[in-house]
Amino acid sequence: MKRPLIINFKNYAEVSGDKAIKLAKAAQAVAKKLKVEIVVAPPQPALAVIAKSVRMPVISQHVDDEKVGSSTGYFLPEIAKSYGAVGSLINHSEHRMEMKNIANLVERLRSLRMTSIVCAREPWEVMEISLFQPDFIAIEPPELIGTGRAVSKENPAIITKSIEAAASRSKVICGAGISGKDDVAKAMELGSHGILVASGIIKASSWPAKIAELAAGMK
Ligand SMILES: O=C[C@H](O)COP(=O)(O)O
Repeated sequence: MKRPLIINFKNYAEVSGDKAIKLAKAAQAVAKKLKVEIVVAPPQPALAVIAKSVRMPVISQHVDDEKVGSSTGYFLPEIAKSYGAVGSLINHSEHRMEMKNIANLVERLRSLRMTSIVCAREPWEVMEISLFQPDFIAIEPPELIGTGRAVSKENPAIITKSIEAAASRSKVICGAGISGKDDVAKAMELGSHGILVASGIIKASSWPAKIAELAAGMK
């Protein structure tokens, strides 16, 4: 993964059932047409079917730092990989973890050759997390998530400060409120290595059109 546009489906009703496959296929078509690296993070129960339905990177929205074997209900990197996931988000603002679990999971994903994308709320967290050297750190101010007010415009300094805090140990991407081409372009201009987006796409009236719009901003 180099400069990904990551679409997190979260658990929005709009992507329940087969609609998740429809969204993944729309993303795949845009990725192919515009030659942009689009990555999808479907709801956990749809991960396997989506990994089988598309030829694009599919990642998990979360993994747990629990053992392979008797760990009922947890979702593990090893099992996610066996279903076709090539990486995982960790510590999303809506699914926070302890630092020690983040450290273990980054190492575990590394040893499985899976991409780790760890979310952070503040530049100081970016600094702490970067010491574990995940592939990516996604800076997301929680107050902007799902608002349609883009981090790149509302708080550009949090992106530049996070890039500085990561000190090249990890690539920094950003998300929260991204919903237009300009929001993406501004983030990339500020030095972001990619975008993490959910509602701006999921809630759009046309998925293909909105994905194409945001993908165009990556160029
Ligand atoms: O994982 C995605 C982020 O939380 C951003 O969500 P949003 O695009 O709905 O603001």
